[in-house]
Amino acid sequence: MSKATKDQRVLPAPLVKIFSYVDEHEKKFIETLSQAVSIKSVSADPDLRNDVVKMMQWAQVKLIELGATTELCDIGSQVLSGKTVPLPPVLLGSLGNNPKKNTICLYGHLDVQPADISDGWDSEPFILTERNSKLYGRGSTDDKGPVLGWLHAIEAYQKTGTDLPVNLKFVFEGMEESGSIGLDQLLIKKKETFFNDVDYVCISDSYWLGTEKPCLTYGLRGMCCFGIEIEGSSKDLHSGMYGGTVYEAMSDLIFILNQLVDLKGNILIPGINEDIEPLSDKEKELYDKIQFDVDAYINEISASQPLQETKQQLLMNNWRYPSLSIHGIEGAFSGPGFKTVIPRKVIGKFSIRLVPNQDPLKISKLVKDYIKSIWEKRQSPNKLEIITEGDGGNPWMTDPFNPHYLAAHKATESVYNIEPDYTRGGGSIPVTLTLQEVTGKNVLLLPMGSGDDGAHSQNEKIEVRNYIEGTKLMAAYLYEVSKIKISSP
Ligand SMILES: C[C@H](N)C(=O)N[C@@H](Cc1c[nH]cn1)C(=O)O
Ligand SMILES: [Zn+2]
Ligand SMILES: [Zn+2]
Repeated sequence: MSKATKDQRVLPAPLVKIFSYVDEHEKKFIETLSQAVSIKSVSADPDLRNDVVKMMQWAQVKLIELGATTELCDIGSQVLSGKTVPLPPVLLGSLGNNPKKNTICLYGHLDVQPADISDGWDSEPFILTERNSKLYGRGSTDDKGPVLGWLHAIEAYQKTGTDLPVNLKFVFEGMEESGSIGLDQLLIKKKETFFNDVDYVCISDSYWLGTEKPCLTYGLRGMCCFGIEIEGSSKDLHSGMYGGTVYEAMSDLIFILNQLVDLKGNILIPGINEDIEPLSDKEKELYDKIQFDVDAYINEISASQPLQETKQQLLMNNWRYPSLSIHGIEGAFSGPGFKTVIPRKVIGKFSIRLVPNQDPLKISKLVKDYIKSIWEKRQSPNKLEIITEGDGGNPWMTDPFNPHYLAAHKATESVYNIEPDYTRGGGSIPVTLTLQEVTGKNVLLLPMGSGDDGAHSQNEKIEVRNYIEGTKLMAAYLYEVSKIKISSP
């Protein structure tokens, strides 16, 4: 039996049951998200590394409960703030191995960005809090909510007695927010084993462009993270007793940071724009068709004004051109009031988002050479060190006109009764290109969250609608992708 949706689109019978199950279990699914959010799996903080490990173990139990075979893979250690810290294990899982079914690899991350109520949250970031049908909490949309969406979609198949129409492979990591260190090596090692029978890869870790229209994402920027460390003395100094007698590390740092990017966002590093793909007329037209409300976008974040005048220019700046952002200064005083010290050592942190054709290693070299040339001019006797995080993440883009994206398109229509927009994202998911390479198959980015979810920001949230309808979307995607006939090689 099938059921027609509002505008007479026919919903396949298995999905009718599954969608009802998801609606009936909304409370339980929110409770599970609340458990996940309560684990402080901040990958950037070496003191919280055990919580990331706990998070990975928690997810392993969830996969086992669904009947998956799992492995927590050790990927070694990293040096963080001068300390050697073990990396959290990568969770690999398999569910089903029917040769007649398509095999889909699902990727998600369970680590989160740092968060503290003192940053300006309206409720505790690690306590999931519902206000106006919105679920506030760190990781709610990035990326614990979407990971749980997959698990709940599978549960809905199983509990409604519906045969899961695909085999699944899971790759869940705990270092995505810190450059996915160690992941590529593991995946490359598993190319001929774990990944050998994968037909498609799907990642839910991007967002709608706006707040009402679902999207399919077909491009991401890459990323390189840098730290400029300047050391001036062995301890912080009283600025009255020592001011005027020493070369100050912070002034050196500001001198450098101020020469990275201009007011209009142009990156001042020579050669940085060399490899960017030229804009074709065909690509230019794409931006005209995208639904994107610039005023709503700017108002939502209370920004004074957009950096570019038109919707098209703004989208291009976010998707197809690199950008440089300065994130913070470690070692600098940032509390209320005045602490009148000269900091002994400061690390200025910035990143560059990369676009197709740009190579993180080449960009890294250009950045280091440029900083050294500025440092040369400064003639400061202080100590300079340039730090990089991992090897950086590659940009990624695919042609979305293929059966895999069409399956997701149909799934979106089944849930939202609307055709999705095809968008790119300004963010980075370093593993995307690696998964494409180790499987040799098409990768789809299927967003669950909305454009105003505030990933990485204060008051990160996912709307109950996106969490629940997004879970249905995942179930519908598994249904649609199972229908693709893949000819064996
Ligand atoms: C798009 C994805 N949800 C995400 O937030 N990715 C991060 C990846 C990152 C953070 N530090 C280093 N890599 C991002 O785009 O910032
Ligand atoms: Zn993130
Ligand atoms: Zn993410």
